[in-house]
Amino acid sequence: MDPSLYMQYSPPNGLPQESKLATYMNHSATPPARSLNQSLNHSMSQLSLESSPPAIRKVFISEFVPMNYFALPPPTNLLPESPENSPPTTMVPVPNIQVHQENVGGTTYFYSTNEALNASGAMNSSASLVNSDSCRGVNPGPSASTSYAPQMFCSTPSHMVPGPMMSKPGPEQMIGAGGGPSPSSAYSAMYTPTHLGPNLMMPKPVPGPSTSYASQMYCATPSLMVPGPMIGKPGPEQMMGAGGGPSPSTSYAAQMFCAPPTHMAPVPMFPKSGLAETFYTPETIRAEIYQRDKDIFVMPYQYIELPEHVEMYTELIPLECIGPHSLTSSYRVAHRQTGEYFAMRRLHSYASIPNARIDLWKQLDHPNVVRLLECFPTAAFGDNSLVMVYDYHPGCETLMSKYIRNNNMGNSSDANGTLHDPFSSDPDAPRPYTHQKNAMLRALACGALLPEAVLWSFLVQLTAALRAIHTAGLACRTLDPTKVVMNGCRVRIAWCGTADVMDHSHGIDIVQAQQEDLVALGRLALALAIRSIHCDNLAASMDLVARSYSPDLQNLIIFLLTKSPGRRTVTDLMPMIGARFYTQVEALERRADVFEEQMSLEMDNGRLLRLLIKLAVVNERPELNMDPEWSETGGRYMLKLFRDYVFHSVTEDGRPWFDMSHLTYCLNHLDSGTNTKVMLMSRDEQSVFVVTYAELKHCLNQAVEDVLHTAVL
Ligand SMILES: Nc1ncnc2c1ncn2[C@@H]1O[C@H](COP(=O)(O)OP(=O)(O)OP(=O)(O)O)[C@@H](O)[C@H]1O
Repeated sequence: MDPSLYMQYSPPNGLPQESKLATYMNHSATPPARSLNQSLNHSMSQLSLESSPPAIRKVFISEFVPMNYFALPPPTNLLPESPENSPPTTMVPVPNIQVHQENVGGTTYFYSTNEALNASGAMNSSASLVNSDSCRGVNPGPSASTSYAPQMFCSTPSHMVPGPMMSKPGPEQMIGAGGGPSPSSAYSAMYTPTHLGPNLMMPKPVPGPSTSYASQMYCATPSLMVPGPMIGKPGPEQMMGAGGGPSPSTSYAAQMFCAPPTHMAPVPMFPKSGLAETFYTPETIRAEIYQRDKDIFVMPYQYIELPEHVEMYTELIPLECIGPHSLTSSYRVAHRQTGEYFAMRRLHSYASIPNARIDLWKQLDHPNVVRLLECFPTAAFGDNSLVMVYDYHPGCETLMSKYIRNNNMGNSSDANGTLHDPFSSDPDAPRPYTHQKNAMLRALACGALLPEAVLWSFLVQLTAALRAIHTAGLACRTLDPTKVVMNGCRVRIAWCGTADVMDHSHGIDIVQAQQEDLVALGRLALALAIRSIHCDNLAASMDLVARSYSPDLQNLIIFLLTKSPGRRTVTDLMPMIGARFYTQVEALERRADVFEEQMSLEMDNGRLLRLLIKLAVVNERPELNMDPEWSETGGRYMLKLFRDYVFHSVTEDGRPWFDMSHLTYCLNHLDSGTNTKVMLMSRDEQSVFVVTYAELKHCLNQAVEDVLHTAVL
């Protein structure tokens, strides 16, 4: 590396030969064989990392340009909203400092001619914080440490005095939420320069729901740490590569990534308020995602009564909460080669050969239909079962269990969710209508009914599914609340094709079956509206619907339930759905917007994670190529000091100083390789280096390249 890249400060009486700086200088004597860009590109391609996006805009947003920094002109293109653009009134003007500059053998040395400041500008330790006065360029008071150029002092990045708490999250939020600020976000822009006093030091995180939430996430449940089967164990490049997120096939990585889902139950998800909310994944999205993770990352458990493998599938976990019955059972299974999860439906003792309609089901791919992947007979269960394999959608619940069985309105189900026979001869059994009506009226009174918009959303999605099924020449034939699953806002018809497999008569009347699908949809809509499956007394049930829902919904339900001699199609429903269809489309688009926004935030987090991994790989590596001094020399030494500067800062009284603004500011600048300068001090406090982030980035990439060169990949 070209030593002239660094602007160094050296004590006037020369470098002590034993100092780290001298070691560094010796190691840095040879110029790099390649240009910075070449090396960078090369090392990045070696790493198979997703290139960090050019962060020009980010730099402009977040870059803090000190008032008096080696006479660099302030950038003219700061965005108007950048707080750096408008110096606050509290900012104290920095004294005009005389700088003497000298180039010796390609190294530029800077000396301050301002004796007063020279004598007093001091730090307590290599990574100590300057106090607010020093940040303002005011005499920071006497110190035993070496003096150094006040302009360096003034150039001490503004993070030394943190901005108001409002503008940045507490550490627990940062660590726990996973939703870090984007370098281009207001967060980095809000990074407040030197004008804020020490009294605005970051307050201690207030213990609360977010704290416990974060700590639970942080301390991964040990059981989750135990790597699963090594199916799909990611290589290093996968781990460090783009996205870096868990995937079903990377169970190993996923367990490391996965926060223990246990926190979801006991800790209520209080939304963060104010600005913090804008930096993090909204609680609803997080809850939804963790719910799915909880489902995915449940530790495989070998059920002794279940076979270890069913053809290419393993890790069978029963899906039914009530317990399998004699006809069918369902499992979550993992593919033995890819590690991907699937939902398996076993039809007990069915040796029938799948008919042609099953092939049609396999071709059906619709967002509201759970896709059938394959269907085969097997003896793995000790009988002649027929097995149907579907896409697995984590965190699914049936409409039955979500909205009907758990309606808390005195429905005719017991604690186990078993539905009572409404026509039971037991005199104590609930009477179908009177009981239902009373329950419904109670629900009306306490607002336990589903909002109409939710019902329309279900209807739009299910009619879309039926439309696709009927267009494919098929009929669903199992449309009821126990066969419609839901996760997030999405409903899907599950276990499609099972009726076709179980039906031995090959000559079913498809048109008739499709008409029955429409009736089944009407019954499902009515059941959801009154939150009960006991709706045989149509007049009474519709009377209840009329009390709470619009005439449009009533008309649609009546249309669906009324059998007509003519053939009706799903398209006939469109005029009744009308503009509500657009409402649904708009809601989905809004949701997609939120996810895209969150994804961009998480991409930035991934970017910073990759950077941290690189730093960690290099920093204090005990040896490389039998060289125990490797990490203590050359650019690696700079990186070590940089690591101290970023992560090990302490306050004047020696307490750790933890400021997420500082961390993200530095990492973003490092990732962008900006020309912003940073002052690093050796641990013995004898040497001070002023380097640009571009140089540090170059050092980092070169060091990682060195490691990768000899690494076993
Ligand atoms: N494709 C899928 N992905 C993930 N989970 C699913 C999928 N399909 C169904 N499930 C879940 O599997 C569980 C069991 O479904 P299943 O239909 O077997 O339940 P059931 O009420 O016992 O029905 P049955 O009495 O017909 O067996 C349900 O909680 C459902 O949410």
